[in-house]
Parts: sequence; structure tokens; C-alpha cells
Amino acid sequence: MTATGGATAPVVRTRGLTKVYRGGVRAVDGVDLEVREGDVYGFLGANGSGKTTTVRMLLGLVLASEGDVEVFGEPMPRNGASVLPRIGALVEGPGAYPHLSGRRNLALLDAIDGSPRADRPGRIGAVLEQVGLDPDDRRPARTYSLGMRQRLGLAGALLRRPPLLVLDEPTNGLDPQGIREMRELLLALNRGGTTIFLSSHLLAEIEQMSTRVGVLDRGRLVLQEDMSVLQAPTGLVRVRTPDVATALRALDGHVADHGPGHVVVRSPDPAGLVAHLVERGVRVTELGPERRTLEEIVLAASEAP
Ligand SMILES: Nc1ncnc2c1ncn2[C@@H]1O[C@H](COP(=O)(O)OP(=O)(O)OP(=O)(O)O)[C@@H](O)[C@H]1O
Repeated sequence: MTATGGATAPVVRTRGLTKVYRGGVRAVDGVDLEVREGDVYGFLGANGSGKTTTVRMLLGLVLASEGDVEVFGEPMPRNGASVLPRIGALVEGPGAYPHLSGRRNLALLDAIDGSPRADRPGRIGAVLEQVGLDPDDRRPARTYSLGMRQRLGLAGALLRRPPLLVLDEPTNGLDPQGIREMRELLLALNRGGTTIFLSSHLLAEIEQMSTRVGVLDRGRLVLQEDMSVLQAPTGLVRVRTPDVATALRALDGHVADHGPGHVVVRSPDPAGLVAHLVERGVRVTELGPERRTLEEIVLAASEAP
């Protein structure tokens, strides 16, 4: 196990991870991931950028062509038998036996896992409640909405109370309400200490949930950074005002940008800036630090050659 500067080993680390499919498609190309304990790691990339292939290599479902994967400091897939029971995974659309209820589906999964039988009903009831499904619902899974199936899939992933969840596009096919519920559930799990690795092609989803983000572009990791660093204040202040023309005169030389109803000002001192503007008859309706959106950050990273 390797430790970085005395800190705990990353929960997931890859080095030079590469997958070349037969026929020569380089789906994943030299990827160095680092997911730390407690992260909600947002793994972002357009369709076809290689997210699913990467997730599958993390879980040992696809063999890497080159490079290595460590999960909990152990090599994968070699130590799968010890590592996989500590991972809850939802990789491709949730699979469930359509003729069985949610509870029966989970009981089967639990039995396959070889978990102790004694407290099975209680354990299953608890995860069903946790994902917002009724533990007493006897209807077969085929009558479930897509959102309910997705929750059932997540319930299956949570049965062993894994410290790491690996989820490939967990909100695919959900309506806005379902997406919100999934987000809240995942954030609650993360607050309880679960590390979450989440792939998505949706910027807004990653922006709202993640503590750290990795961006894949045509198989290459073009960005990996903590959100707090990416969205640190830029030293610019955005001022909303109905008096843009007056503001421009008052701030001569300090304006970085302006548009209808706002100016963006280079200023280390927002309080002083307000006083300065008000003195010169500029009405300020709103003022706050300017931060880059994840979209701007990702576009800039993906444009690099
Ligand atoms: N089994 C395979 N054989 C050959 N090529 C494959 C295979 N699986 C994926 N690919 C190719 O590898 C590239 C990456 O695919 P992958 O599914 O990993 O991307 P993704 O980012 O998960 O995309 P999506 O969100 O559409 O699933 C694509 O060009 C895809 O066509």
C-alpha cells in the first residue's frame, strides 16, 4: 500500500490505465485517476468518451490493455475477491427478475452473496426504506417505473453497506423528480461516510454533487481537480445594477466585463467597492464573487490539444 505524504491511500487509483479494444479503438488512454476517501467523484465525459470502459476496468469486468488499478490500495482485478465485497456497483441499467417483488429480488442477491440469513429480512427492509421503496410492496418488479428500478438497483448495491459506491450514469432515464431524489440519497450516503464514484455526461449533475471532478475527453483525462479549487473565487466581483453606464464611468479601468444589468469588476475589496459605487450614485442590487462555472472549466480543458 502506498501512502501519499502520510495521508491515507486513495480509495481508487489508476496509473496509465489504457484500453484498446479489438479493432484498435483506444477507448481509454493513459488515465491516472485518484479518488479519495469521502469524495463524491464526478467522472464526466461525453457519450463514447470511455467512462463505461473505465468503470468496468475499476471493477475488473474489463481487462486493461496497459496500466494498473488499485482499489483500497489493493491491485485489481487480482484482489477482486477481497475488494469487490466492499464496492457497491450499479454499472449497466438495473437488472432485476421482473416476476419477483423488490424484496424477493434483494433476498436472492443477498443469498448469492452468501450473507448471513438470520437478519436478512431486517437488512433488506432497511435498504428498501433507505432508497425510498416500500418494504411491504409485493408487486413484481416489472410493474416498477424506471425510477423505482433504479432505486432497487441501488438498494442491491447498498446491501453490504459498502464504503465505496461506483455508479455509471445512475440518473439515466429518470425524470427531474427522480434525479433529485437520487441526488439527495447519494449525498445523504456520502454524509454518512460513503465514498462515491459517479459517472455522468451531465455537467449540471456533476456540478451539484461532486467534491472532485475528473473529465474524460476521447479516452484521455483532461482534468482532475477538487471542485473547491476549480470554483475558487477568481478575484472578480459581479455587480448587478440598473446603472451600468454610470458604473462604467465610476470604475474606469477596473471593469473586466459588462453586459445588460451587470458589470464584472477586478476588486479585492467588495465592501469598499459597494461604498465607492453608492457614493457615485450607482444603485447596487446584487454583488458577489465571480466563479467559473463547471461548463467553462470543462470547455477550456477539452479545448487543449
Ligand atoms: N466491447 C467493445 N468493443 C469495441 N469497442 C468498444 C467496446 N465497448 C466500447 N467500445 C468503444 O469504446 C469507446 C468508449 O466507449 P464507452 O462505452 O466506454 O464510453 P462512454 O463514455 O461510457 O459512453 P456512453 O456514455 O455512450 O456509454 C467508444 O468508441 C465505443 O464505441
